[in-house]
Amino acid sequence: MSADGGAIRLALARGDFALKVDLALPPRGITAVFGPSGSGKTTLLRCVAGLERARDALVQVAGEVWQDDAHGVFVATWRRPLGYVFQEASLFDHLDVRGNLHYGLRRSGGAQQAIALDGAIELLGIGALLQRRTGQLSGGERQRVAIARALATQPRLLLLDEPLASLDLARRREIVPWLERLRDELHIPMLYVTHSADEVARLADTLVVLERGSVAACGPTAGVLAGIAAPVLLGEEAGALLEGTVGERDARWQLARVDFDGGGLWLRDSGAAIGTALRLRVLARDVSIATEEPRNTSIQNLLPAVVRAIAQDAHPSQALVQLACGGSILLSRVTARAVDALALQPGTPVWAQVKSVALVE
Ligand SMILES: Nc1ncnc2c1ncn2[C@@H]1O[C@H](COP(=O)(O)OP(=O)(O)OP(=O)(O)O)[C@@H](O)[C@H]1O
Repeated sequence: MSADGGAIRLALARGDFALKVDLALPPRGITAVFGPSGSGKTTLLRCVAGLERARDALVQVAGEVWQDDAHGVFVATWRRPLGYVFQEASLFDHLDVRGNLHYGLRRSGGAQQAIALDGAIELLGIGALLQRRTGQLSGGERQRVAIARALATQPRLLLLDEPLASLDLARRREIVPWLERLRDELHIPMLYVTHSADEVARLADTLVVLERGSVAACGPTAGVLAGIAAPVLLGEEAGALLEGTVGERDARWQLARVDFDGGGLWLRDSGAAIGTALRLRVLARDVSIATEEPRNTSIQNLLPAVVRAIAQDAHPSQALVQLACGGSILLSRVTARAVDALALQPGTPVWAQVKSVALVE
């Protein structure tokens, strides 16, 4: 992570809850803040915005200091160039979409502001909605308007607090490609709070896992997901994220093989052409381990691997095994008894049997 985007160092005590984080913010891309309910995700965002007063804080974004308690600096929220998008888009119902976008912009904003507004309308694809009353928008459209409104103010940082949580699955599917577009085209960092491992896998460049107010893991998403400390927190969602390309399509059985650094995995053919880059998720619970090459098995995906590390899972009967498979990492959840019976230890060569692979979409 580069320090160019900024730095966030915060401490806050509230009853029996304490937040203590020290993060470098990458200059662009989505940093997902993931963690169980009550772990402090919203509090972290509110402190960055200055809506809550952390102590011993240093909040620095794009070269500007917003808070530095060591030097008595605290910039008020309204003077911090940030956009904040909440779970429910708080639009004004008495204004149309255009009125909502203009609300809060300076009358004397000039050409730069007009360019930012036009850019936000284009980026979120809401040009056709400008005359609509907000009551005539779907939940997904409301969120796109809320994000565009935040971007029109030319923020140096975008804070998104569970922006998809109040939407049903169909609306979430509709808005995710727009979020991917923000991730790929915006040149500012975004802090994105979510409960959803799917959103993390799909959207996040960087992942921060919070647990009881502290950073349990932090780094590039695939690396954090492949660690064996954070998966305990990710529970049933623990699994690896693999980057690969479609290498072969089997028309007869409607399967496609995605090649990654470590082998190939067959999955349902989604129609993607050979050579298409894809992200795959392989959940730890869908990977089992054999110490000899399995024969006559229904499992189609067998990969040679080497045990890298073993950790006890949340329940003592379960273990998480980290497997090196070429240059990639897979996770496997097995019973602690199986680890003992197979005498697994770091360095043991094994076969990973992958029962199910999901395309990240
Ligand atoms: N206004 C408040 N006054 C007192 N305690 C609060 C307040 N808001 C949150 N808390 C407490 O602070 C802790 C962190 O809450 P926070 O809302 O930041 O967690 P979160 O990870 O965002 O949770 P969720 O995923 O449920 O939104 C929790 O213990 C919560 O009960």
